[in-house]
Amino acid sequence: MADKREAEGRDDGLVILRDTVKTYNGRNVLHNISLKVRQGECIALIGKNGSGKSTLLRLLAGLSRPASGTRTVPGGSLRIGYVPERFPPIVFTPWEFLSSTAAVRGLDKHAAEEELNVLLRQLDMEHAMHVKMNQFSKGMLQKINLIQAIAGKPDLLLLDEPLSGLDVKAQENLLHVLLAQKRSGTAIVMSVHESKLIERAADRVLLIQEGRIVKESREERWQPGAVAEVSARIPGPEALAEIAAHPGVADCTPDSDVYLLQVEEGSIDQVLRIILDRGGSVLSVIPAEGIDARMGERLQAAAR
Ligand SMILES: Nc1ncnc2c1ncn2[C@@H]1O[C@H](COP(=O)(O)OP(=O)(O)OP(=O)(O)O)[C@@H](O)[C@H]1O
Repeated sequence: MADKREAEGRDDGLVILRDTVKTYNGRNVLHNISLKVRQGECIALIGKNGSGKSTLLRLLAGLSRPASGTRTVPGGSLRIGYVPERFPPIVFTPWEFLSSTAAVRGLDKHAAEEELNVLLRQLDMEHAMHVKMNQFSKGMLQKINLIQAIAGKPDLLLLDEPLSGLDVKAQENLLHVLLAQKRSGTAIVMSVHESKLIERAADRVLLIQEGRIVKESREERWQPGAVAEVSARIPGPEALAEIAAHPGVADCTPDSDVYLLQVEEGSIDQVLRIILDRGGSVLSVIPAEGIDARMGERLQAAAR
């Protein structure tokens, strides 16, 4: 699809790096990197420590300037959410910090507060929203780091090791949040070490070695958050609303007296449980085919 748009000259991308070189203390740490990030795609950057992933994210964010080459934003402006690798334990509460960053970004106060409440709930941080962040653990700080970037539905999310410090449940919750962002058109570029996130979210994986993109994988069958089709009877509008709003449900279409749900692989158990708990019945589950999970593992092995 993206290639067809490109052939027709309609695909300018959100942000484009051309032959960019980044230098620190006279040493090239990125060499002639060219990369186009398109709307709604998710790119995973993998590679050893020190290979240049964070530097590349900072260049894409426009936080650092290349020594040579160009960074262009064809649309003129871009709303960017950036999650740095480390987030300082500041003395504000999450609510004070997040509502003021939303105000600085010019987000509508009421809509921003509603969205922040949802994100705090999704990442299980509601209980700590009025606690000063200098008392937070690494994982708690990371969740606030993520929420500040995601709030306001940016065009481009740049995530530096987003799963860092998160427990298993928080990782799963974050994955759902990211897939929902992606479905709404947000592009994501993330540096990752965990194959789970790559397999379930990434459309492209770039292997970085010593400041160069040395390998790129792209596989049509390797769909983001590959979906399974669930056919179910759902009793009543309340149950329907709850199921349709589940972050793992990509689509919910009526088909005579049943509903066809497109459900992310990782959410199937949860969604089926909700349907049954609400008195509904499941008629069939057709699994997604051909997630090439081994591709992520192969590239991870190459990165080591
Ligand atoms: N501010 C800086 N000053 C000098 N050198 C830097 C600076 N930032 C990064 N570097 C160097 O640039 C290279 C790439 O670093 P970068 O942080 O981008 O790697 P990375 O792939 O993100 O590593 P990690 O997986 O450990 O986060 C490294 O050699 C690093 O030492």
